[in-house]
Amino acid sequence: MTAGTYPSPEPVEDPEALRADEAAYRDLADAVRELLDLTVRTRVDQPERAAVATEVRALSARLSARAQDGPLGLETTSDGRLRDHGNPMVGMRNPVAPPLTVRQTGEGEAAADPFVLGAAYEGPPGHVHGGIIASVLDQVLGTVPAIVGRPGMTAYLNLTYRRPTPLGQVSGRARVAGTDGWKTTVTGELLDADGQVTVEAEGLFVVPRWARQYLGTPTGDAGDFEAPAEAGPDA
Ligand SMILES: CCCCC/C=C\C/C=C\C/C=C\C/C=C\CCCC(=O)SCCNC(=O)CCNC(=O)[C@H](O)C(C)(C)COP(=O)(O)OP(=O)(O)OC[C@H]1O[C@@H](n2cnc3c(N)ncnc32)[C@H](O)[C@@H]1OP(=O)(O)O
Repeated sequence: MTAGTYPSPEPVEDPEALRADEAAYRDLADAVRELLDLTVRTRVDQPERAAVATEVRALSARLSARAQDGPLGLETTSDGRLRDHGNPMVGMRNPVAPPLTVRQTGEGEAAADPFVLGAAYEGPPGHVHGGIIASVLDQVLGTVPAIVGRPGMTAYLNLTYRRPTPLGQVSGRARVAGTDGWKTTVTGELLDADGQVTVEAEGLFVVPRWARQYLGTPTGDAGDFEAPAEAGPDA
């Protein structure tokens, strides 16, 4: 989380070039995500694992030839979009991200398209780690205040784990439950591959004091907000 926004350190003015640049970042993260999964699941013998570790270190050295000192923050692209490529749930550039794609599904509503949580996210045997579920729901619920124009920090997130969530395909959904000035209460659920609700969530998201000057005066309840026409994963 960063206080404020920062311009992209590498502005790319040509939209085609920007798309290609982002696609290459996404491809790198996808490749490393596969590596993460296989690092957990591999059964190749010990000398082979040692050899792979040496090669992976060599690849890291190539990437470190030019790397940013700190985190990415919230960057502004040359075509005016905000992007959070380092985000561990939705970040295009982050191999730790499943990744989720969270979309606006209606007024004050969002959903995470079905996505797969594999071996790297295991908690109880064969099932998703509870802390990972919390992260997923924080992201899905947290998108809702953003799409109604009140992007906030999580003040609390209450979870009720109704049943274990099997590893594999999951999805999520969330909606505004109430608003009070700078505070938005959101409810949501995680669903398994059969569409069964496994976890219920309620969160409070508060626009921090430092951010309020950028967002205008809050109005009453959810009906008073004008939701943007579209909010994609990079919104
Ligand atoms: C323009 C940029 C805006 C930036 C917003 C930040 C992120 C949004 C960016 C993009 C959004 C897109 C997608 C979002 C997806 C996922 C979201 C993930 C979010 C996170 O992963 S985020 C990390 C974990 N999160 C924290 O690290 C929070 C630490 N914390 C604080 O930063 C402060 O604590 C804060 C900001 C919560 C409030 O602080 P503050 O100083 O701004 O305001 P204050 O304390 O006055 O509270 C104001 C009113 O909220 C009430 N209130 C506060 N806390 C409450 C609680 N727990 N229960 C019940 N009511 C509570 C008060 O009682 C008062 O109520 P009232 O106004 O009625 O008196």
